[in-house]
Amino acid sequence: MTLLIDGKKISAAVVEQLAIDTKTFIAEFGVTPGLAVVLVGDDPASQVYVRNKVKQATAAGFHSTEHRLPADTGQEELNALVEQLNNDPSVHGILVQLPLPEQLNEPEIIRLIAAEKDVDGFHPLNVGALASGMAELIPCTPMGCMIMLEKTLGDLSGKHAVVVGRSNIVGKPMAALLLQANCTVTVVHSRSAEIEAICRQADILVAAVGRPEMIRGSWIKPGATVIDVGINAVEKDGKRRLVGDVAFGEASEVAGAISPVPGGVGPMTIACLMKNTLTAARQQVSA
Ligand SMILES: Nc1nc2c(c(=O)[nH]1)N[C@@H](CN(C=O)c1ccc(C(=O)N[C@@H](CCC(=O)O)C(=O)O)cc1)CN2
Repeated sequence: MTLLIDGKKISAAVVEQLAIDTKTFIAEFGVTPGLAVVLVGDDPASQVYVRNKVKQATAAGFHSTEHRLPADTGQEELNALVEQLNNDPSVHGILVQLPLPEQLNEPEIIRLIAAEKDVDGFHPLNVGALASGMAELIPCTPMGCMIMLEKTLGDLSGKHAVVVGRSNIVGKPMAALLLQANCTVTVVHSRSAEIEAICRQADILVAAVGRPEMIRGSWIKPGATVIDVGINAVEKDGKRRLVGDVAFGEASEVAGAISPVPGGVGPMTIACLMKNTLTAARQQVSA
């Protein structure tokens, strides 16, 4: 029997616990954690994610604000908003929804967000802290994947984990977290040779390539745990639907446990954003 790793259920438990921790935090420090979410443009998927983030923040007991800017916003205008949020003591976490419209410089914005308010964990200081095992603010998607893996497998020591993809948002931080959990880690990417053969060696396979159903059932070692990070919109029989980077039907006949799309990593990403917001608030009140 293949176990379905239910991201909706696990994330609901994370947010429920967080709501309790937030109450305790507010009672102790008299401060309500504040999250500011910035959305530039009108990408429909980003609008959904931002709406869900604000909703979850409210459910966790945070004060949250949404800042919407038009698609033709210039760099100076966005920089000015980020500076204003950096200087606002009621805001403990800042998130700028990605991707940004192409006229905007993403690395510049990421660097401009105060590192202690960077609840995405993308600022170079937070990336460095993660690489050296000292991170407080960890990128949300990889953090969510780790929670799912630990819930499914317990101790990950000695497992061979293969990460497919090397993005700054998922692949690289995922590899760092797996290494910290004492896994043997291999990262494969578009220039790697023998990707299929390497995937077949994985006890843990994390797929984060952004290519619909690229990873087939035959790439998976029997009994392996598969985490599918991909969220790809495809058209099938004239209907739009979401699929992951893993061919779910085939993979679930081979894997020991697998996360679905939708309902897997996506909800965990948002729950972990809430965890980071409370962490950021805690750090800022005790600084
Ligand atoms: N600043 C950031 N931008 C982006 C991030 C990020 O972590 N920080 N990650 C992604 C988008 N993302 C969060 O922002 C995200 C994507 C998907 C989901 C989700 O819950 N997906 C659902 C399906 C939703 C649907 O029906 O469309 C699921 O998988 O079940 C949450 C968050 C890029 N940008």
